[in-house]
Amino acid sequence: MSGVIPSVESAKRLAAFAAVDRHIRPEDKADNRNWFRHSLGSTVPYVVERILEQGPEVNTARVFIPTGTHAPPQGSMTCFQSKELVVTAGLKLGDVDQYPLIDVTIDGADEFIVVADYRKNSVVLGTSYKQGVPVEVAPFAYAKVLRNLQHLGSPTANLRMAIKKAGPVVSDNGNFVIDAPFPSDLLENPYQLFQQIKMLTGVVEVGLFCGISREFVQDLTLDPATRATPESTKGIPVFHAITVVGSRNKEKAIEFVTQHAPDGGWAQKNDFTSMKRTPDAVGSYKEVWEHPDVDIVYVGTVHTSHFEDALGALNAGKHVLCEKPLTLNAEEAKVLVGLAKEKNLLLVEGVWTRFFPLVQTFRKLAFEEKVIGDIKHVVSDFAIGRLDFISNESRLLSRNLAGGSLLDLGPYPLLWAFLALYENPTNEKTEPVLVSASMLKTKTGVDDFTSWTLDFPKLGARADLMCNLSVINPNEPTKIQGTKGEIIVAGPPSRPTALVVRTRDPGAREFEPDVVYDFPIYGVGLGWEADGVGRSLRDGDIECAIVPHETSILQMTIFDGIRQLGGYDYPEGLEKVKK
Ligand SMILES: NC(=O)C1=CN([C@@H]2O[C@H](COP(=O)(O)OP(=O)(O)OC[C@H]3O[C@@H](n4cnc5c(N)ncnc54)[C@H](OP(=O)(O)O)[C@@H]3O)[C@@H](O)[C@H]2O)C=CC1
Ligand SMILES: O=C1OC[C@@H](O)[C@H](O)[C@H]1O
Repeated sequence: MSGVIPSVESAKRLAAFAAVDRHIRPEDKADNRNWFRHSLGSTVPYVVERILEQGPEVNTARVFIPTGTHAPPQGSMTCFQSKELVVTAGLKLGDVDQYPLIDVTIDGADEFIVVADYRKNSVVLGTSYKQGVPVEVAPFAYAKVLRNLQHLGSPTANLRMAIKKAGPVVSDNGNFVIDAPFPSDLLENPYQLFQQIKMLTGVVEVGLFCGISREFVQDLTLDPATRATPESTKGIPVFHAITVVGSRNKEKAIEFVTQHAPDGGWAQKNDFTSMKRTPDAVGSYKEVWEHPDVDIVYVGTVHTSHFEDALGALNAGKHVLCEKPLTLNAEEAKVLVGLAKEKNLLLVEGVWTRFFPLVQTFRKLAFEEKVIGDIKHVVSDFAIGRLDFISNESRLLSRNLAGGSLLDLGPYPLLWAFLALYENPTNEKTEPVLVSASMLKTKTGVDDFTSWTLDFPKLGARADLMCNLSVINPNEPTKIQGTKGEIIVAGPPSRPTALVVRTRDPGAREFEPDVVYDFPIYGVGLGWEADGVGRSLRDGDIECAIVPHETSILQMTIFDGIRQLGGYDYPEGLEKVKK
C-alpha cells in the first residue's frame, strides 16, 4: 500500500496542518516571539512539515523549544528525538530557561505530560510561615512556572537554592521547588489559588493545604470558651489535643504540622495536658490508628477512602469521627456501624452543621414554638460554582474518587429535610419515599446537577432538594415552609449564619416584618463538632445523639437510590461492600 497514508496518519496530518494554519501563522514571526513545542507526540513531525512550508524567511525569527520525556508512551517521541527533528529541519533550537515567555504550546492530544498532582491539600501560608507557598516543578519548566507565579500575584517567587551545595534544591522526585509568597488577599481564597497554581504546566505539587483537615486543625487550636454553648458548660469541659498527623507521604505530614499545628491543639498550647506539644508526623494512616496517644481518629480523606480508613481505625481500637458522607453506599455504612457497636467504639459522621447552635434554635422555633405552623415543604439547593477552576483529577470531578455533587454537597440539602421533616416529632421517624431523582453529568461522568424529591407520607410533606458544582446560589438556598410561613436558612446549607422567620397571620394579606436570628461562627465552625464529639467521648457514648447512626445509613440509602435513578455507578472496585 505504498503511497497511501493510513487513515489514522492522515487524520494526524490534517489535525497538525489545521493547528499550524490557525495558530502559527506566517505573520507571527516578530523577533521576540518564541515557540514552545511541548510533550512531542507523533503528530509533531506533521506540525514541523507545515511550519517549514511557510518558508525560511518566516522561520528565522522563531525559536523552537522541545520538551519531552526520556521514556515517552509508545508512538511518541523522546526529547532527544524532538530536538533532532528541529535541528534537522534547520529551525532554531532554544530552551525554556533562555526563553521563558512562550507564545504557543503544541501538545499531541494522545499524551499528557505532567501535572498537577491534586493529591496535596494545602496550607494558607503567609502568617506564621513566611517563606511562601512551596511549589514543586518539573525542572524543564521552572523558568516558565516562575514567571506564571509572578503573574498570579507572587512577584518575589524564587527558586529554592541548596544551602550546603551549589544549585537548586532537588526534591525526592528529582524536581525543583519554588517558594512563592502571595499577599493575604489571594491567600484568603486558598482553594482557588491552589487550583490556579496546580493548573500551570510543569507544576507537580503545591504545598498549599486548603482541605478540610487544615480547617479542622485550625479550629482545634482555638479556645473552646470562645464558642461556648449551654451544653458545653455542663459537666467536665472538653479540650482538644492533636497528637499525630498522618499522610500517605511523610514529608507532607511534617509540612502540615509545621505550618498548622506546631504547638498542637488548644490544650497543648495552653498546657492543659501532659501530651507533648508538637504532634508526631507519620507517613501512613495505619501509624495514626496505631499511635498510643490517639483516642479518636479524624478521617478527612477523599470519599473513596472513608470506609477503609474508618474500618482500619476501628479495628485498631480507635474511636472515629469521619467526614461526610460516611461511606460510598449504605452497605458500607452498615458494616462500619456494626463494627463500632461490636467494639464498643464511638463512630460519628462529621455532619458538622448539626452541631451549630443555629440548629437547636431551628428546632425550638419549628417544633416547640411552631412559628410556621405545620411544616409541609423543604427546598434546599446547594451550589458552589467551582466547576470552572477544578481539575478533572480533583476529588470533585474524578470518577475514580467517586466525584460529583451528590456525595460532596448532597448531605446538606438532605440534612435540612432530615431536620425539618424526618426528625419532626410528628413524623415519628417514618422513612421518606424517594419519588424522583435525576442527574446531569460533567464531562468526566460524575454528577454536576442533581435533584431529588422526597415525600414524607406521615406529614403530607415534600422535600425538593438540589445540588450542583457549576453555579452559585447565594440567595435563600434553604427554605422550610409551613402552613403559617417560612423559615429561611441564610448562608450555605453547610454553614448557615442566620434564620429568618417570615410569617403571616391566617387571612392577612401582608407578611409580618422578618424576624432575624443571627448566629456568628467562630473560626471555620468545626469547633462545635469537635466539642460535641469530645463530650460523647467523655460520656462513654458509642453513638453521638447529634448525628445518629440511623441518619447516616438512611442518607446513604437515599443516595444509593438517587444514583440508581440518575445512572451513576461507581467504577468497579471502589465500593468495598455492596448489596
Ligand atoms: N465539613 C465540611 O465543610 C467539609 C467537608 N469535606 C469533606 O472532607 C473530606 C476531604 O475533603 P478535602 O479536604 O476537600 O479533600 P482533599 O482533596 O483535599 O483530600 C484530602 C486528603 O485525602 C487524602 N487521600 C487519601 N487517598 C487519596 C487519594 N486516593 N487521592 C487523593 N487524596 C487522597 C490526601 O491526603 P494525603 O495525601 O496526605 O494522604 C488528601 O490530602 C471529604 O469527605 C469531604 O466531603 C470537605 C470540605 C468541607
Ligand atoms: O462539605 C462541604 O461543604 C462545603 C463545600 O464547599 C465542600 O465542597 C463540601 O465538601
